[in-house]
Amino acid sequence: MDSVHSVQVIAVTSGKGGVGKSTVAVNLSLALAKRGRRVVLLDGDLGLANIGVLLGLTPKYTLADLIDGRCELSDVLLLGPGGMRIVPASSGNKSMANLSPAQHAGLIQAFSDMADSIDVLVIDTATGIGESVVNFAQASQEVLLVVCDDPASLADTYALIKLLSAGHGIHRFRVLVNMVHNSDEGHYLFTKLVNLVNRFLDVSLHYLGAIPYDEHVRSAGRMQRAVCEFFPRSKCAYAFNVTAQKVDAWPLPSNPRGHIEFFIDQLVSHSRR
Ligand SMILES: Nc1ncnc2c1ncn2[C@@H]1O[C@H](COP(=O)(O)OP(=O)(O)OP(=O)(O)O)[C@@H](O)[C@H]1O
Repeated sequence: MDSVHSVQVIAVTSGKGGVGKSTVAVNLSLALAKRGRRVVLLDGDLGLANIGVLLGLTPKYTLADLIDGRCELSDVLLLGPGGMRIVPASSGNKSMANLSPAQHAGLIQAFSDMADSIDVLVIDTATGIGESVVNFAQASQEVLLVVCDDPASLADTYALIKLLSAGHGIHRFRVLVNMVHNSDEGHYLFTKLVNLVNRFLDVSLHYLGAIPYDEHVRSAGRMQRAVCEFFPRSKCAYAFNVTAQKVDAWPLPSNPRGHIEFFIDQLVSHSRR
């Protein structure tokens, strides 16, 4: 473990599909990049190649090619808007469970070599309570839950929190409410979630904020662009900038948990269990 540079690792996840998890991962990354952070966005949505589609990028290589030694990390990285870099992981981290010691070491070394050029690693995980979501959440410093005003979203978020806390020792979560129609809705929904969770689970939830429902997100999506890039003056882009400002103020871990090698190491070992 060579690097001493701390990297903020944020797993963006959600209990239910369609709540805007990938939209949040992409636009939060872009808003952080615009603030001068060196951001890498890892597409952890197994098999879907979500980020590439959202941003109209066609990856030549994925993380699987790196693991199998077919390319270098620099070949895998795609340059996205605002200078952020993207790691497409379309064939999934399933193969991480079966890495040989040499592949394991090679992966850590590959990320370690570029650790000094990353400030924030954002992971767009899969949706729900799958194994890969648990692995990414366990290896990250921050778990950001995206929820929206839909009973199924709240119920599935509760199930995810229960799984991650009771089964995997994660007790702190950040919550971002997406697609709100007024400024009170975010707080209202967050309070609802807190009331639900506090009755049965020993966790702390922290309100990060709310992103308004905004047709610009869909218009940008149809053009395979991020709303913060294509409509930088939209209310949604404004909300992402405010959110990024708050994320920027989160404390950086100074212990080994803050090192990128630690993240990869944790990811690989959790995947093996
Ligand atoms: N704030 C918003 N306002 C309006 N539309 C939004 C907003 N956020 C996301 N959307 C739209 O909702 C849809 C689902 O978004 P997205 O693909 O980001 O969700 P997801 O949770 O990642 O879904 P999945 O789990 O299926 O990958 C997309 O059409 C997207 O454009």
